[in-house]
Amino acid sequence: MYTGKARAYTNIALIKYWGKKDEHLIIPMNSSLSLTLDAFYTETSVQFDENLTEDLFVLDGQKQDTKQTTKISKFLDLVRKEQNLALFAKVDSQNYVPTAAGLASSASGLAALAGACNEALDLQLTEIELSRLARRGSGSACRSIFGGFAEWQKGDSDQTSFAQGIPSDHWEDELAMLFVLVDDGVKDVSSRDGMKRTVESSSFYSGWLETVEADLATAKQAIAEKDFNKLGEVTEANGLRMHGTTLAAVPPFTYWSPESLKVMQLVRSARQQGLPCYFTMDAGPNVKILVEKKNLSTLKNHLATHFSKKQLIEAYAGPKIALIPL
Ligand SMILES: O=C(O)C[C@@](O)(CF)CCOP(=O)(O)OP(=O)(O)O
Repeated sequence: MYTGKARAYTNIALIKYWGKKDEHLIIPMNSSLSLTLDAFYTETSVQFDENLTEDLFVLDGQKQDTKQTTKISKFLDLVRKEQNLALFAKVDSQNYVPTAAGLASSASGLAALAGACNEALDLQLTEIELSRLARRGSGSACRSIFGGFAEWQKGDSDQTSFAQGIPSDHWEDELAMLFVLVDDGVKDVSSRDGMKRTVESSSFYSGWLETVEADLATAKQAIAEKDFNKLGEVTEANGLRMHGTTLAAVPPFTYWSPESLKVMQLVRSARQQGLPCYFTMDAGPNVKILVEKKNLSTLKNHLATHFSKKQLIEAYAGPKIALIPL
């Protein structure tokens, strides 16, 4: 029996990964950049056991159905093949996210699974090799191997597509992200399905590809210069461009709800009143607001009359993946 356990934190893209060049290997169309956060993480253990007759996936204490287990089994097959291992495994993932549903990202879960397998089978992977393995589980997971700012260089093959940490002189410790949970309960298109439909059918997608690499360069320059407004402006613009592509998909779709638009408006009004803050969104209606730590309470007050305390979750820069001794 081989066992391992790891904890990985979720990350929020400031420059988005949106579209795959290769679905099977999960090679992206463009490079991306994220901030790992401390508020949400997943602890995953894996147990390769000769007594098991099939893979078992337990998430937050619930045995998962075939669909979810198959996604995990596909990932385990990668590791089994590489190690010439014929054992089934039990994967046990626990998401540590605030009560609000829909915040647990697959990024932290799959990154933690990669780390747990690395430990269980003593693969002795480097961080880059671990990032490459996590990427095969879920693209954004490759960024959660690192703490703080991470850049996923798109590459053009399994070997060359991985993330690395961005030197930032710990500037990320001066930043914060305020999650506004506008759970409208509407079942969204998953990020995987959303980007597939967009790449295949959106006439706006070429515009995305024409601008995203320049956005990435601007974001990296902003980090080097510790220029908050420059980072915030490119984060907000890049997120809007990504979401813009979905409106021209066939059939068109959007992740934005009326509540999402309300938050965007409140962020703009806060800025007009001299409070630097910028929003970004992913595959759901919740809005994430990038703000300097020193301005976080002022921002929360600005939103307090519109949203309950439960809907406002603050997060700070988070650490890299950690092994958990069993
Ligand atoms: O995180 C970002 O860069 C932007 C997004 O969150 C925007 F929604 C996409 C994340 O996609 P993911 O869940 O990693 O897809 P997978 O590779 O199909 O598993």
